[in-house]
Amino acid sequence: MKQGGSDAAKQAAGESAAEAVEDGMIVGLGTGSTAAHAIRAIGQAVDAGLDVVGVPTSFQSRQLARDCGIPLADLEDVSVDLAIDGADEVAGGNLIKGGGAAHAREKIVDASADRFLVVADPTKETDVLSHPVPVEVLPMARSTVAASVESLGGDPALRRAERKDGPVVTDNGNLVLDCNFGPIDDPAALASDLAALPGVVEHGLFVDMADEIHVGTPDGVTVRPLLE
Ligand SMILES: O=C(CO)[C@H](O)[C@H](O)COP(=O)(O)O
Repeated sequence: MKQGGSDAAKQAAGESAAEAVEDGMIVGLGTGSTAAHAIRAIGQAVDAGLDVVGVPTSFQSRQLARDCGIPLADLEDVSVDLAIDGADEVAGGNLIKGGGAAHAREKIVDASADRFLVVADPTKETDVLSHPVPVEVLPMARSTVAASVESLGGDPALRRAERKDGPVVTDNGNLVLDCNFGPIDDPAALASDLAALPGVVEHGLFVDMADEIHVGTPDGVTVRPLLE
């Protein structure tokens, strides 16, 4: 995961996107340190009287939203007006997500939203996606998916936990293969190849899904459309 961005830049991006939240909205709450700033800003607005309901994309975003006093709902009971989420890499209208292993739920919530805003610091922007693509797999499919990723030209690595022995286990009870394909010339083609592999729950390529990006710096925020 690219982690070069400053927290001030992430905060500026998160707070900028949170300003798009309007009274009465159902809001998809992304995962990661940049989305967390948006959640905190929404929580402050709720304290000040804003009436919104959040749909979290992970255990982490659920806990933070609860701590911030944001009322929550499940996706089966509401439809999302606006989602705000971070990214590990952004090139044109395409993203790589899943640095927090939350990309399966993130994709479900973000894709369901009427509008999806990406929040990022400038280190996430690039011309061509080349970050390893996180692929969530059913545990029994780890080796078969790894072999298929190699046939697609990728180099899969099981994501290991930092504070425990063994692999990262997602909120859904699955494993993550970080698959390095080098520069990705055709993200849409790779996205469909990965999605077609038996045992793949979800991958972190988000192709043409986001409407707008808020790129923060300590000195200000650039907002621009991602979907034409
Ligand atoms: O996709 C994600 C989690 O699965 C995050 O949004 C992504 O990793 C960016 O995180 P951060 O804002 O901490 O850099």
